[in-house]
Amino acid sequence: MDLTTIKSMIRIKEDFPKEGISFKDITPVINDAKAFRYVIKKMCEDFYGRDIDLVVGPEARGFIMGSAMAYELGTGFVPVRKPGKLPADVEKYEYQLEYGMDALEIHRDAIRPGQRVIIVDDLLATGGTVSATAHLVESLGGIVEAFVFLIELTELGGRERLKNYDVKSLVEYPV
Ligand SMILES: O=P(O)(O)OC[C@H]1O[C@H](OP(=O)(O)OP(=O)(O)O)[C@H](O)[C@@H]1O
Ligand SMILES: Nc1ncnc2[nH]cnc12
Repeated sequence: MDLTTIKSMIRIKEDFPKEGISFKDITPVINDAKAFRYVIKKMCEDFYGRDIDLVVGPEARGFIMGSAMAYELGTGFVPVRKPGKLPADVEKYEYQLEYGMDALEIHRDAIRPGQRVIIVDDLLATGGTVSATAHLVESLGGIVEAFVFLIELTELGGRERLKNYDVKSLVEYPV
């Protein structure tokens, strides 16, 4: 297995979910046992033996990549969810979209001050989702060690938005 093969397995669907979006579908990658295992190990590569306490992943595809990475690294996993989905006491962060507002929540007891976390998602586009996730982690006193993605869309400004952090991705597309 190699990253060229992984890239060839990512399904591109033009104009989904709306006109002008070139959607990168990871389901063929996670459907294939060897490919799934390969990308998870590759995403974990820099973190074996490091002092990482938790992997944090935003809904929904961050759950898939993030929980597999947490299992591989032997850490806990923390879900970050759309409002109203988490049952206990939550911290909420509201953020601006191109059009309107969105919000994400995390359980207040999910991270203790000083814990080291990595934030994981399938794809980095504008960086809005993972910036909001980092705000939540830091508001609980967590330390963001790195952001890790399978896919990075390089022309949408995500890496620039995360410029004060360590950012790792496996395969790139312009948009
Ligand atoms: O960098 P950004 O501009 O924030 O975009 C990236 C986010 O968009 C997608 O999720 P989506 O919002 O489609 O939600 P889903 O995973 O629940 O389908 C993707 O899985 C990332 O979480
Ligand atoms: N082009 C894209 N493909 C898949 N998920 C996305 N999230 C944001 N932009 C995306």
